[in-house]
Amino acid sequence: MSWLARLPPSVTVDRVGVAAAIAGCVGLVAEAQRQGKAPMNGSLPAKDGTAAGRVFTSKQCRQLEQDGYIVLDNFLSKQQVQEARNAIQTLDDNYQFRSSPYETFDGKAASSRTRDRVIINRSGNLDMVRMQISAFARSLVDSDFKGFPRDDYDSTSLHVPSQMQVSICGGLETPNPDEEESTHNFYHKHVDSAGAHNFFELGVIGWIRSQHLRQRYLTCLVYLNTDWKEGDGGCLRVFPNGESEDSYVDIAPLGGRMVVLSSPSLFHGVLPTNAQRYACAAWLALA
Ligand SMILES: O=C(O)CCC(=O)C(=O)O
Ligand SMILES: [Fe+2]
Repeated sequence: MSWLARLPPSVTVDRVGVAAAIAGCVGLVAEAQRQGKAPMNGSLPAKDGTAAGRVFTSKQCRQLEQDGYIVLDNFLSKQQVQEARNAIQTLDDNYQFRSSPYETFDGKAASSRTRDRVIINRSGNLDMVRMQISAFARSLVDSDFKGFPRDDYDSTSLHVPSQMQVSICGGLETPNPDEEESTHNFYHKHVDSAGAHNFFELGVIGWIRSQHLRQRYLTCLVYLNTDWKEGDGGCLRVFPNGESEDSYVDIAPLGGRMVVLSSPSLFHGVLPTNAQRYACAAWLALA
């Protein structure tokens, strides 16, 4: 008699079901990876002694652990900011952020969408920003950062996905009020893994597709706004006391500055922006 036949019928059925479910999930994860939706391997570069690769100090570690965020100025040099900004401008000129212009009744070119965010893979000078963030991740792994209270941080599984988000926010004369809020000139208060934890709402496929959101551990926001002035608005507002709005800190999106924050727990948003606001975002994932 085979081992299968010796099992009680109900157990056999369960095992077959579980095996089928696992096979299905493996297939869906492979599909998600193929589409670039799941984070890639996270090989981190060796310590290289550059500004971004320098060791994350113990003081900075304690600050990030306690506050849930940290501001690192001069993360990028002036030249790197300019190069990355030019690269974003080129993406914009090629309509990566909006559909092609159409003629309005007065003959002017208009676009059907306001500028927004776009996820990119490898892209010249923008990949340089991602590499700098990878170097920062290396420095974090080499430091004595212990993670946030009540989480299960494990430095050996921290990695940098191959993708990065770039955004141009605001600066248009007439933002389209019919568009989703993210295409306006601000972002509502949120956490970066929002909406990815409700299995019953997402369903099996939605759950698998949103795996990369659940893996987000640290959000790295790098700003490329040279000559940013107070009246330009667009500050990142962080809420260190959970969802409570009693206290907040506004952080100007100054060129070369990087803000690192806890993706699953630190609420943040972007205040209305009056000038074009350039930013890159990459998520360090735990997987
Ligand atoms: O651009 C920023 O400062 C923040 C963007 C953000 O919060 C997000 O994309 O999730
Ligand atoms: Fe965010």
